[in-house]
Amino acid sequence: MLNAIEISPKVWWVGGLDWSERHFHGYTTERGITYNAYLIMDETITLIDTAKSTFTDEFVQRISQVVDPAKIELVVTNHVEMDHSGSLPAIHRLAPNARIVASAPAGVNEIRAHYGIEAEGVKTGDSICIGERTLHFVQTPMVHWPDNMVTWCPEDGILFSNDAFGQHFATTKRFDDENDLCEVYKQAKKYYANIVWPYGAQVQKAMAALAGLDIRLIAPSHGVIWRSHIPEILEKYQAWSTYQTEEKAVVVFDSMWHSTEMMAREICDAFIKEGVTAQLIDVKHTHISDIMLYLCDARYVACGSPTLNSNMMPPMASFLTYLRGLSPKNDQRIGIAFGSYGWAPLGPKQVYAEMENMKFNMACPVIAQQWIPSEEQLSELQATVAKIVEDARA
Ligand SMILES: Cc1cc2nc3c(=O)[nH]c(=O)nc-3n(C[C@H](O)[C@H](O)[C@H](O)COP(=O)(O)O)c2cc1C
Repeated sequence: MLNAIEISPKVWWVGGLDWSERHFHGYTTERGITYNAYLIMDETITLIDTAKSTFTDEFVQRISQVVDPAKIELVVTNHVEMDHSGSLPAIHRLAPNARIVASAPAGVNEIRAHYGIEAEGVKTGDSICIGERTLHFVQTPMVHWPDNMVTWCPEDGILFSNDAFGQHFATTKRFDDENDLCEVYKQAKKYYANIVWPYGAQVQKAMAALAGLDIRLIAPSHGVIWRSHIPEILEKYQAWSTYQTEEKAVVVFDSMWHSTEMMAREICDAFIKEGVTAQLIDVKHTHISDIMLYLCDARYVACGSPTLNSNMMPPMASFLTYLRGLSPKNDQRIGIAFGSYGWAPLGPKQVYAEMENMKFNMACPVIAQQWIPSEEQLSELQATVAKIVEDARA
């Protein structure tokens, strides 16, 4: 087992390493997950967050390497979702007199609803002196639950950011600069796109509340701790939370007999020809949470489905349902809906309606192709995409 790690003098990483988890509420976690918690060995021994309940034993063992868990006097619950609070009842049993604080009122209510435990509420501006250090609380509601908050420790310059700046990444190396940085950024982006994306305005508020702090470590509740690339990850959150797009196109399709696939390939090639970075994605072979990674900063999104029994294909419907939940309601992204049909173009029309409903800026009417597209029809598709790009750049 990986031992507890001192990430800053008297501040220890404890928590759980989940090497094998591959699906986390509908999101593929190909690199596993960490449930980070932090133990501060000050006059008041303090625990920041806990771990998923299935990791209670390993989490308590890690704490025990540093201190007897019965000596914990304060538990800060930044977020009650069970991957962070599942071991709270165990800590409450081991240290029954420890104060438990959570965001007021949502965090307090959620702890009561989940565990029947009474916590103390804290709000933005509240602080608790734990000896040499004073912990300051900043509520960050809806980044991504109503109870979210972060805890700031100015003496160490540590921001205990909970889900913000996290990544699903199980690794024994606890710091950003000890890992393959491309992988860390990829997992941070996948996390943002699948969990935080709808809450840009709330992220902006949280970033404003944290502006000006001399942050030396960002210690999230998932993944690695940021120490060498703090400005970079803040910059990325700034871009993601303001929905900045890049000159990129994502072409997502499903197809039974390859007609819609031919159209998808033509659309993709047309973007490439226009100098737009393009990604072709067969929705039945790519997990929806991976598609989000490509999609969240793409300016152009083209979705195509043939008609199957008067409907779009179920994998496309699943992807669009997922996207609808995550999709911010803005019209910065340009949409194209397309697909083939035999006798009634309902599949492509449904795709168009879904995208319009999500407030995509639809660049053209639905492109519905009866049966197999001819060379001439494919050339027309090329010309349509070229015009869309030209208009977008104008
Ligand atoms: C099982 C099945 C059901 C279909 N149902 C419909 C339908 O309800 N309406 C329609 O217009 N075409 C229907 N089609 C025809 C397809 O939409 C048509 O063959 C189309 O060109 C397929 O596009 P693809 O090559 O991208 O799969 C159906 C085809 C299959 C195989």
